[in-house]
Amino acid sequence: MTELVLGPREAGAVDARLAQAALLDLAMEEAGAAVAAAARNYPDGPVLLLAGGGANGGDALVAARHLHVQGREVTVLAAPPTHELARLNRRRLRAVGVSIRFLTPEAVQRFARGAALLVDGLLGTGFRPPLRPPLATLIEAVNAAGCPVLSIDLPSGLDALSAEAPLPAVQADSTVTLMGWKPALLFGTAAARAGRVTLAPLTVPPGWVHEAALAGRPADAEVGALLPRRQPDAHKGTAGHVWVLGGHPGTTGAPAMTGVGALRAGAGLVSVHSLADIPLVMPELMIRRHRSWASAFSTMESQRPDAVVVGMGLGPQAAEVARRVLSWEVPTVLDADALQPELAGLGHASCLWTPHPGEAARLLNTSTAELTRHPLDAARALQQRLGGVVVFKGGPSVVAHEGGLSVARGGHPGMASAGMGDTLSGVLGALLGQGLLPWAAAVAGVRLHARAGERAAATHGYGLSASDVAQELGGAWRDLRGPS
Ligand SMILES: NC(=O)C1=CN([C@@H]2O[C@H](COP(=O)(O)OP(=O)(O)OC[C@H]3O[C@@H](n4cnc5c(N)ncnc54)[C@H](OP(=O)(O)O)[C@@H]3O)[C@@H](O)[C@H]2O)[C@@H](O)CC1
Ligand SMILES: Nc1ncnc2c1ncn2[C@@H]1O[C@H](COP(=O)(O)OP(=O)(O)O)[C@@H](O)[C@H]1O
Repeated sequence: MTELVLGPREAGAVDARLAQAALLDLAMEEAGAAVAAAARNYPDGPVLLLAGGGANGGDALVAARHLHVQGREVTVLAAPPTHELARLNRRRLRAVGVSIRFLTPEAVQRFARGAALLVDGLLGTGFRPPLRPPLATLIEAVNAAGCPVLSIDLPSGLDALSAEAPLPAVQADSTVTLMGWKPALLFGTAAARAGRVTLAPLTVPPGWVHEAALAGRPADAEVGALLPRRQPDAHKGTAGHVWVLGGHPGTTGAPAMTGVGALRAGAGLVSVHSLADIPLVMPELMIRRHRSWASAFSTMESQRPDAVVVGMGLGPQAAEVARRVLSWEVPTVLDADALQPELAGLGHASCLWTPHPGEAARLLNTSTAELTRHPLDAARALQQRLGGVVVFKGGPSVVAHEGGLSVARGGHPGMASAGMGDTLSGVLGALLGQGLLPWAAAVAGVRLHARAGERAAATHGYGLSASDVAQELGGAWRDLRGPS
């Protein structure tokens, strides 16, 4: 018999593969344990676990073992394994005395009848659309099962990177997602398929988390810690003077809404500069009407605000006005009409750009449908094009800066109404004016605005207006920051 002798390079490669396999085994064990723990949130009773052939199915097999050793009745239906660790975890499951049945739609239907919970481990991030027929029938059987469904990593049938939910896809009651938030769990019709999502951070090297799943999703306590804290002897001069530049005959409400948003988010002084008659919706706003932007800028020359918000309802001169404002190099929010392609790259590090999908499509010369299908990619592309910090607005909004992405929590569909973005730009201006860095102002501002929307929706539902949201900003601040 010849003895196999490995040179140092081959031995190194074998060691690296073994280390990788051990890490993946550990990660799958953690994933299965997290799923078993989440299953305990459902009422007692038999659990039906469905395992596909890949590693997502492997997670389900591990979960079945954990539930079984904890004394829970389990039924396991599994496809033939294609992944090495799915194979290994089949053997481990059998070794603790659990039998594995063949996965068919008929078996799903039969065993779901008495189940308290169905665990969906059919397809995870390895799924590549379009769905092949045997899986489509299985997914339809899951959706007809009549018991609660918990999906592993993401509901089977969803493409992890897309906000669209093709049919059929599993409709889950809850999802335990692994390592990081996938775009499908955050946006659009896909997110609606996932139910309540919890994140199980696994012990894996950072490089294993897919780039698209790297977006942060700060909890309210983290956001609250970003909000500025005031000294007891604070006065209006220390709380930031925000200038709002906007309005045009016919679009005079927009800058007024921005001014209100800024006041309600704690700005010490708010001046609204316009060529039009801006409605005095709050007497605390200082309205400055100018004859022309040239004369406005000449009167402004001797002073500088702590932050500027430019663009709301500003009309055809918006790019020119914004260009001038950018030359001041003070913290600036560019919104609405100031979001012009010709300004891309002309900003400075303290610029915050706030496009909604329509404005983003104009900036990137693409379609809104393409951007809303992949909101993380859209936010990243906008940041690369514009520089500074970008808030790509939506339900939910994405904040992008050079170092990463953050997706806001919460908000309410009732916020899809006019003036809501104007209010947000005021909030962002106020936070910049109170000294927050643009990234922190964006992350804190979008969550503050979304939280105010949730509060306003509790009273007004889909009938809520931007003014209702502005009124709730103080309460939202308290919710995030605590009383102080
Ligand atoms: N990465 C990590 O660190 C960790 C990852 N983990 C877990 O791994 C999961 C990813 O596992 P994965 O890559 O094995 O793929 P997975 O989602 O099981 O899908 C493969 C199966 O789907 C099938 N299939 C594919 N397309 C199809 C189609 N169109 N129509 C029908 N079938 C289709 C494909 O069939 P095949 O093409 O081989 O015939 C194969 O059977 C991830 O979501 C997480 O749960 C955790 O364990 C923790 C650590
Ligand atoms: N379904 C939703 N869920 C959460 N927030 C939403 C939703 N719809 C809209 N919003 C928020 O409302 C604002 C709308 O902004 P925008 O479209 O610019 O409004 P406008 O131009 O009327 O001022 C954004 O901040 C967005 O995040």
